[in-house]
Amino acid sequence: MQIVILNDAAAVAAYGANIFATQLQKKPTSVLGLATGSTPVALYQELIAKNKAGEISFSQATTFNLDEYLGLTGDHPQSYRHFMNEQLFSHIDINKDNTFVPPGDALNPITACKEYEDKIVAAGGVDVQLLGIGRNGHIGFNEPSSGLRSRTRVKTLTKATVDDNARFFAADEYQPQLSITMGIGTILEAKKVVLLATGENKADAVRAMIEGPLMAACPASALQLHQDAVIVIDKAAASKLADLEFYQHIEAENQKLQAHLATL
Ligand SMILES: N[C@@H]1[C@@H](O)[C@H](O)[C@@H](COP(=O)(O)O)O[C@@H]1O
Repeated sequence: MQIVILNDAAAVAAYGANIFATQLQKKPTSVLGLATGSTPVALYQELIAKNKAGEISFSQATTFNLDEYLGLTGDHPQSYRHFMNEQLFSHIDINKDNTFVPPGDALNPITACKEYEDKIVAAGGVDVQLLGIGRNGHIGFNEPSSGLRSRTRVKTLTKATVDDNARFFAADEYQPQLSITMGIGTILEAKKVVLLATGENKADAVRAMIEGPLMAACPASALQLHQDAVIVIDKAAASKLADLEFYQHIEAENQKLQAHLATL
């Protein structure tokens, strides 16, 4: 894992956006894995600004989102499809036909999960996958106890996740308790993964992900198995790491190495 600890949420968003921008500049036909939640919003704003400034183009890119609520159509205001349209897709030069979100309104969700996996494979696999993390260590909607090699499937949400996400729903509004999510095995097949976490309320999950054992009780700990996982966090989210100074030291050395390599 590469662990990047930055001062605040704005720096985390800028760092994450640069990874995606560099990827698009290097490979305009990139397949990007995207995420919802409040954490990626600032990163999406950075990408929109870079797109409007002509620094990057999404015109040849394809995107796959991690997850969707089961039981919501794409035009429902709380659906992740709607979120992505509002927060990113409607503001950039992407062809919406090349943006994929698991179908929350699928008549047969089991078949739909298999089809989603097939589409990712047909697109050549995900080049860079963006992730947030739940307070209980979930990635996508892979809740604790998720199989570490799981594939895209229907998952029941924990009460903690339903409660955390209740803020997006009106008090009397129907809130789904089920989801379709890429599996942990699916996520681990992305060539690169970038996980963003900010704020003290993520500090326990961040510690379990980085320093805890590899275990289904903390789904994000599976990233310890990935060859190219970048964890970008602010100081508050890093505040419970036992070896915080060591990670800062490694990253400082890494920056020196990168600066040297750039001169070759
Ligand atoms: N399914 C999403 C996750 O992909 C996201 O990482 C998590 C954290 O969201 P936030 O960034 O708002 O804390 O929320 C939801 O449960």
